[in-house]
This record gives sequence, C-alpha cells and structure tokens, in this order.
Amino acid sequence: MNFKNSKFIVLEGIDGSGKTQACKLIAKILKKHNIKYIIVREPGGTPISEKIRKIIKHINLYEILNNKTILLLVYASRMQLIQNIIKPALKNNIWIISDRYDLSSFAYQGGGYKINNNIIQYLKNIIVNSYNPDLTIYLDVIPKNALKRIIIRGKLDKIEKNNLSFFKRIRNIYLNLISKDINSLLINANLKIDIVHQDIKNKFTKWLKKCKQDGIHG
Ligand SMILES: Nc1ncnc2c1ncn2[C@@H]1O[C@H](COP(=O)(O)OP(=O)(O)OP(=O)(O)O)[C@@H](O)[C@H]1O
Ligand SMILES: Cc1cn([C@H]2C[C@H](O)[C@@H](COP(=O)(O)O)O2)c(=O)[nH]c1=O
Repeated sequence: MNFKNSKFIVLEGIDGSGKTQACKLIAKILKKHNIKYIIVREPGGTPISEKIRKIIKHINLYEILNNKTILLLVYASRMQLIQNIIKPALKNNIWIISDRYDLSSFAYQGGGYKINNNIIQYLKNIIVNSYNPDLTIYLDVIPKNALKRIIIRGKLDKIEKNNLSFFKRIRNIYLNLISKDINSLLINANLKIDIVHQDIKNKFTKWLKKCKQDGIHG
C-alpha cells in the first residue's frame, strides 16, 4: 500500500486488557502491508523513560511517591519519547505503535488517583502539543476479568496492587473519553483472545484502507 504520511497508533486499556499482544498483532498487519514501523511503550521507550517506568511501577525507595509526582514523571517520560523517538520517526515516514500514551494519564492520574483534570490538561498542552495519535484502539475489559488475567500472569506491580474501584474509575474515564474521540476504535476485550484479535484485525484493516484512500485523494 502507498501512504502519504506515517501514522501514530496507540493501544489503550486497563492493566491486563491485552494491549501488549494487540500491539504485536498491529505490527504483523503493518508488516504484511510493507509499512515500516516501531513499537514503543509508555511510560518508557527511551533509556531515561525506562528508568522512570521502573520508579513508577517497581522501585520501593522507602519514601512515599506522591500522586502528583507520578503525574510529572509520566509527562517527563512522554517528553523524552516524543522528542527523541516519535518526532524523528514520523519525520522519516516510520509508523509508530505505542502501548499506552496520553489517554492513560487522564484515566489513571485523573480517574484512578483523582488528580484535577485541569492540571493534566495543562501538562498535555505543554508536552504533547500537536503529537496526537491518528488512531487510538481502546481495549475495553471489566476490571474483575483483567485482574484475573494479571494474577495468572504473575507478581503484581505497585499500580496493579490497587483495588477494583480504582480500576473501575479508570475504565469509566476511558469509556467517556473514547466515546468523544472520532479517531478511536472500541474493542470488547472481555471475549476470547482469538475473537478479540479478529475484531481488531477487521476494524484496523478497514481504517488502514481509509488511510490509503485519503492518501491518494487527500
Ligand atoms: N482476551 C483475552 N482473554 C484471556 N486472556 C487474555 C486475553 N488477552 C490477553 N490475555 C492474557 O492476559 C495477560 C495480559 O495481557 P497483555 O500483557 O497483552 O495485557 P496488557 O494490557 O499489556 O497488560 P499490562 O498493561 O498489565 O501490561 C496475558 O497473560 C495475556 O495472555
Ligand atoms: C502512560 C501511563 C501509564 N500509567 C500506568 C498504567 C500501568 O499501570 C503502568 C504501565 O504498565 P504497562 O504494563 O505498560 O501497562 O503505568 C499511568 O499511571 N499513567 C500514564 O500516563
């Protein structure tokens, strides 16, 4: 396929929704279409951002990590990723598949940790600026189902140890924001993995076709 511009695709959802596996599926589809891509994750994706990821998810420093500090850390990580990876990739016609992005901050820091939306929006305006996704694929899963999956997967990290109501608040924010985002696809990720992946494949391929048409006629 010939495309006019590279695209920025983001996978979103609560922990255990299946984002990481879905990223690999999207990569497989892009490869089939001879599209050059990179996969990144958030927080993370650069050496500094990966260090930030460890602080947020794993390291216990015998010091309380304030919720607003986490917010600043995820945006610091995002700044590094945008400037050092996303910006150059898009410039060089390389597509980006990102396991989480800015929507996670509104869902987790806003919904989960109850930080005022205006503070998050303020940081978004400064840091994300025009680097918004062309497509967000949101994997919707009931927190009870997601928790079962991550328990089977292994040891829970600091964020995953939160209670069900924390994840219910996060899911509500996701559902609300996704319903207003015309550049998004909602996937029922409660179903069996092969059904979920078939749904992603169908919807994403349709979106890809439209991109191609827009590239030719736009
Ligand atoms: N539809 C599904 N049904 C059952 N299990 C699933 C499904 N999708 C993914 N899983 C399993 O759930 C676990 C979490 O999947 P995955 O790591 O892709 O999710 P994630 O959203 O990236 O999670 P996290 O955000 O916690 O890293 C894995 O063990 C995976 O095999
Ligand atoms: C980008 C971002 C992430 N988080 C949280 C959400 C998850 O619990 C972890 C990332 O782990 P995953 O295995 O890659 O899903 O970080 C957050 O709270 N705020 C954010 O902006």
